[in-house]
Amino acid sequence: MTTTETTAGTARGTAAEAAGSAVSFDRVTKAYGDVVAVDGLSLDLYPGETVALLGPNGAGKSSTLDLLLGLRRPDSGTVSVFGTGPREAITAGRVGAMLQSGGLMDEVTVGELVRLACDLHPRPYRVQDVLAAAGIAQIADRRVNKLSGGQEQRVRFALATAGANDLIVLDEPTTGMDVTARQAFWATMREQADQGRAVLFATHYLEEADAIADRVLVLHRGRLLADGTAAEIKARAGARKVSFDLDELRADGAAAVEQRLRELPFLTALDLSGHTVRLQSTDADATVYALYGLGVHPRNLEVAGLGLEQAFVAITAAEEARSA
Ligand SMILES: Nc1ncnc2c1ncn2[C@@H]1O[C@H](COP(=O)(O)OP(=O)(O)OP(=O)(O)O)[C@@H](O)[C@H]1O
Repeated sequence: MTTTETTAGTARGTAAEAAGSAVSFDRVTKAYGDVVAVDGLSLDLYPGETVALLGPNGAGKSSTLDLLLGLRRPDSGTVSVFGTGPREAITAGRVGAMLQSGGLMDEVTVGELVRLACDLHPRPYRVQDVLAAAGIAQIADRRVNKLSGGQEQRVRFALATAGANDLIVLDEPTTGMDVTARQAFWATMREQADQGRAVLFATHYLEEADAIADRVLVLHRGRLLADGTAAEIKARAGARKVSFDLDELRADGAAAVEQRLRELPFLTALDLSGHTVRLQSTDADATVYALYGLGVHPRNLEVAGLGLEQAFVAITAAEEARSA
């Protein structure tokens, strides 16, 4: 069975929730032939939230964003954006999007393209402000087909923020950006959220989700596997990592010691590198107790919680095992 954990007491439980949802999916399903890309998905996003959408390849992230933007229609269920259909919300200029796919018009300059986006937006910002916010003012005269990958991403970002949107949807927005561009990008997004906008981004960079998102959604096979803050998702994974050095792995009988390590209780992963042991356990106390019971002498023992990336792997692997 798939379980979805929701949280109480986070930002959306209070003022944001009272403001009404920015996005609401109600039992939305979308299949392509036999492939069910989105499977009965229900979720609400609220103004002022920055939400990361995570999931392994093929989990349904892009399909979810397509449904949200009205680029595809659900087979069943409803998608509403600010209480209307996605297309109405987009026509009203309430939604900005930065998608992976879709080429940019390349015979024009960066400045001309951004001006066009501003001209088309019902509530546009000034072109020079949009260029500055996206960090592309200095390349405004450059032709779009002469840009590097990271610069192209910045232009896409400018197009998504050409006007006063209430919801910004980003599909893997920082792919190809260097560290400085990423930091500037997220600082701008943070400002947008602080001004009450909802920001939803799909990403494979879990450290970004951890650092940036107020809320993390984990999709798996088109279903919501987890929904909470990064801290809650990590706690949900329930595992700890344990590391230590073991001189016995350098001595005679190392193979036997290694075998006994593999048999430790509650172990979910074991990695040996020289005499350094790194393991993951769903009950670190019990595993460490059993470790000492082996009569070995671990040094430099450390027990720590999982990072979001490891938690994500643990949660999705557990679901794979359950549904296998
Ligand atoms: N146009 C399409 N026709 C047929 N199958 C599709 C189509 N688009 C997506 N799919 C399938 O639907 C499932 C979900 O795909 P989707 O692109 O939404 O996942 P994703 O989470 O965005 O993946 P990734 O991380 O690889 O971008 C996958 O199995 C994919 O192969």
